[in-house]
Amino acid sequence: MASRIVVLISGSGSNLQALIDSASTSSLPSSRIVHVVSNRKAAYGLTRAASSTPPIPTSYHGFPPYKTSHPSDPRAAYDADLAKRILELPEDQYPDLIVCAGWMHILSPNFLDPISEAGIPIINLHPALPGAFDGAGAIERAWEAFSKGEITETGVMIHYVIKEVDRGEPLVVKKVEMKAGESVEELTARIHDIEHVAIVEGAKLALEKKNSGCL
Ligand SMILES: Nc1nc2c(c(=O)[nH]1)N[C@@H](CN(C=O)c1ccc(C(=O)N[C@@H](CCC(=O)O)C(=O)O)cc1)CN2
Ligand SMILES: NCC(=O)N[C@@H]1O[C@H](COP(=O)([O-])[O-])[C@@H](O)[C@H]1O
Repeated sequence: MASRIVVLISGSGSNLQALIDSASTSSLPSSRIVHVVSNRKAAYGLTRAASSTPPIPTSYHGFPPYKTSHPSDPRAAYDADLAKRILELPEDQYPDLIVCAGWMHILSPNFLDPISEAGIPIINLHPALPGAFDGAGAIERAWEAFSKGEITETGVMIHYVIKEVDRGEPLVVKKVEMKAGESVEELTARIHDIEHVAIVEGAKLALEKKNSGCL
């Protein structure tokens, strides 16, 4: 039985595409991308999923309505509903693994706890080394730090998702050399290429660990 992967996205979905292209190959054996959730309606990753063969089911789970429907704690309500949406997927879309692939939303315990209780690991792609540049804009911040002589390298990691943002146990860490005179766009392009390899390696490792009982 193929392992089922649900992918959370917010943007272009190039990392999602890497997962789609690798599923059920030797890079990511016996796996299927079974559902894609985006928090942004215009995310091109939704198009990538719908254009796949066969099409991958998608959901749009937007945050703005929660600011009015749950003004006291919109994030808690949003996250609880996101967990419910995933845990209530039909059997053939129910995840063995959740991958955050450019998912630009901090997940609260209202999401993390029910998913953990269901025994579903969550991993995240982060374009930095462990403990460096946590949060959004990591590539740009690393480029700035290099330009000030504060660092000589950056990286890409795939890590388990815990409450503390980008502080979960790393699964894959790839160092990226920084080059004098390189633009932030050039560095970003190099990092994106590395991300596309790392995210497939990370998904494969996470599934291997889960299936061997080492979640
Ligand atoms: N609880 C966790 N949630 C998330 C993690 C994590 O490790 N633990 N990883 C992030 C991914 N991420 C960096 O890798 C990241 C993404 C977004 C943000 C952020 O500040 N988001 C803002 C909204 C920004 C926007 O909408 O443009 C927010 O959520 O308020 C930080 C880190 C995924 N979530
Ligand atoms: N904190 C997480 C983070 O910053 N992720 C960034 O989002 C992009 C998503 O690209 P994609 O939508 O083309 O996969 C990734 O390239 C990654 O650098």
